[in-house]
Amino acid sequence: MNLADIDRILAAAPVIPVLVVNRVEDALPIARALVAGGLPVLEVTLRTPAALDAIRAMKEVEGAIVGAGTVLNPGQFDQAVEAGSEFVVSPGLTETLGKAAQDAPVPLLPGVASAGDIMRALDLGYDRLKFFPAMSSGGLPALKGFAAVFGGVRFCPTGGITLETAPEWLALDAVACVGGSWLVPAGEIDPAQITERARRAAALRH
Ligand SMILES: O=C(O)C(=O)C[C@H](O)[C@H](O)COP(=O)(O)O
Repeated sequence: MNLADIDRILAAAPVIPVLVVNRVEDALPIARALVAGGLPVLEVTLRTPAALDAIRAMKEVEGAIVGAGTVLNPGQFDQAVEAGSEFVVSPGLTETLGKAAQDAPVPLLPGVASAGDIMRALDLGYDRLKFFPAMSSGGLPALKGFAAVFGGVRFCPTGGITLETAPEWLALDAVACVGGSWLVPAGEIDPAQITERARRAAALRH
């Protein structure tokens, strides 16, 4: 794992859009609209059959840093890397996934929701972590508790965060950036609206 890589990615924007791409033809317009609005880091969840092709398509967009989300096991990790993902995000962390990703060419941002999860992540060599699902796992008070105990760890909280609540997370030193699906809601793709939402998110303090 290359820590410099994951830090560069987490520092590239205050918000990582978490994307569910249902039709591969939507991939380019979504990526262009987000990058145009100032959000270059894109997390494409492997929750749809179109996801891997969407990653391949989005990589064509200049300035985009495209990664895979909802990666659950080493097989999916390898598929994500083969599709050209520059980073991989998992909702939780297993020993098999953590070990498989240790020597991989791209960084893994594993999910944690408890102190025990964080300790297991640290044992496996990961200290850049997704706090997921952030709101229902205790929200800001929980993250403040983790930050007090795990000094060197940086988090990307995701799950239940909105444009309105993102600033209070981003104000914490332990928070590198936040993730959210609000940038591209389910339904019709409207590039102008996506760019406008991205602009507002990109303007948040980082
Ligand atoms: O699949 C994953 O790995 C996820 O990250 C799950 C959710 O898509 C995000 O947690 C976004 O959550 P919301 O912004 O609350 O919609």
